[in-house]
Amino acid sequence: MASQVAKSLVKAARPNSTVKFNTACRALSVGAALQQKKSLPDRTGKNVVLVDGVRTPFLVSFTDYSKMMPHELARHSLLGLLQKTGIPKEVVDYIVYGTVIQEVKTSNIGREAALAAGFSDRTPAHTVTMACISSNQAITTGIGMIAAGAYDVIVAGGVEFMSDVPIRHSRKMRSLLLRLNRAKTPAQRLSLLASIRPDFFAPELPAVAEFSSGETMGHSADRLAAAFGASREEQDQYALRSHSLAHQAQQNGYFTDLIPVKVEGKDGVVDKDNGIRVSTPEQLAKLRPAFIKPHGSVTAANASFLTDGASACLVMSEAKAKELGLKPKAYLRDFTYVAQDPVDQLLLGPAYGIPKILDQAGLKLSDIDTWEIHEAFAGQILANLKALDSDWFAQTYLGRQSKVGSPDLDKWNKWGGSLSIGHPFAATGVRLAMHTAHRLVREDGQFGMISACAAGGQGVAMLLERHPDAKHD
Ligand SMILES: CC(=O)SCCNC(=O)CCNC(=O)[C@H](O)C(C)(C)COP(=O)(O)OP(=O)(O)OC[C@H]1O[C@@H](n2cnc3c(N)ncnc32)[C@H](O)[C@@H]1OP(=O)(O)O
Repeated sequence: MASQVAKSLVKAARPNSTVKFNTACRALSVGAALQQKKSLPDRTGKNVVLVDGVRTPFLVSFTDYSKMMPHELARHSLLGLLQKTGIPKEVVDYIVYGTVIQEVKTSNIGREAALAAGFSDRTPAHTVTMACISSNQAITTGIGMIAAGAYDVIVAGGVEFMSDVPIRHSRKMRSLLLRLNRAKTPAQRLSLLASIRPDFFAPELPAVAEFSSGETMGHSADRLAAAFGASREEQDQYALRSHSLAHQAQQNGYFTDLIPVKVEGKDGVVDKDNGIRVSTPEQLAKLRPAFIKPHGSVTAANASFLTDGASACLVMSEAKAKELGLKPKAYLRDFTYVAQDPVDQLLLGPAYGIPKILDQAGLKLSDIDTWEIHEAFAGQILANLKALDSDWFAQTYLGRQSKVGSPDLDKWNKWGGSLSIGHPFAATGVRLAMHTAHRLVREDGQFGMISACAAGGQGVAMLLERHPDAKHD
């Protein structure tokens, strides 16, 4: 079955679907001001708005944040948000926060971060997890709470901290230690200790892997790229595009969602993402495959890297924003989640989510002014683009008569993406939302599309609409 699907995907990728990236690094100037389209209807009865959002700089794991704890990083994002928006803590009704790899001591990290940031102990907070779309889930949970009339003001965010992840004892050792804890006599303890064997000491190292298939994300991305005929050269070109655009955006000062972080024991503050690295095609071509050796095409440079970072945003009803004198950046108009085969289509969330949300909102590809699509791997992005541009894929998997087509790449991840900026799993969703909102202002656009794939074979698509009060930071 699996190989049948893979064969089908190869077929889907063939006809006229080679994606050209040679225009990738064109000047960022936008043409004439976009014509205003009809506004999207409010689905919630509350006109939910994204007031603003922040993120800590995204750092390559094991660099400057490595001695911190994840809730401390999350705390910075909450404090940064309060400072940027100027709202008092008491105005926040509820905090929803995402994380993927949990620090066991702070499993409800939203609550721990809120307490550490000095929020009242009367402000409830919970933690959500949905792999790489966890902070999208935090935002949409907030939208649901506002729509239900339960709360007016929500903080949504996410944190990921790959510099320190739980490493477990082996199952045998865990079982022994738990039984040791319950032993009632010295003799029972001695007998348990005597049963220890060398293999008990082998630790269970964590892997960024899919539970149902046992495959790492990188391995799966490599298979997906092969199935869709995305060549190594195309992947490297896409990665270079991502790093080049992120570098330009960084130089131009567009990352106004960044808040500085003071790290104990370090001089100065961390105020920049540190994974952006513009290389050359020749250097990229030299790298060895990182996952499927020796013939795979995913390398360290065309994969997103392990990242530490946190983000937070302020979501509320438009009426509440007006009451508080805030100028929102965007309306959170629509969203959808999708789920598909976690083995052969693990990272195809956007190929499912984008057509679905366009149909749901009655929009066409050409209505979208900014695309912010999570880049897990260059090969995964190319596979999604090829799937979107395939009639066969649309008919076989989406139940549509025809493809939605190929998005305008001049509007696609123009400030780089997760490949270059970094991907702290649960913090990325808010980064996508803020880059969308900020790009809509800078590029004079109206509708922004966000989409991301996630472990578990799931995905999200969200539509933002620029708010009339939105201004440059
Ligand atoms: C839904 C989802 O989002 S799924 C995605 C989830 N995320 C993941 O699965 C994370 C995937 N990434 C990873 O696991 C890791 O980053 C890996 C395995 C790909 C690479 O890890 P490492 O081997 O530790 O990477 P490292 O930084 O050492 O780079 C390896 C080499 O590539 C080189 N390199 C890395 N990036 C670049 C670049 N942009 N340009 C040129 N060279 C580069 C490094 O310099 C290094 O070279 P060296 O060996 O000569 O020193």
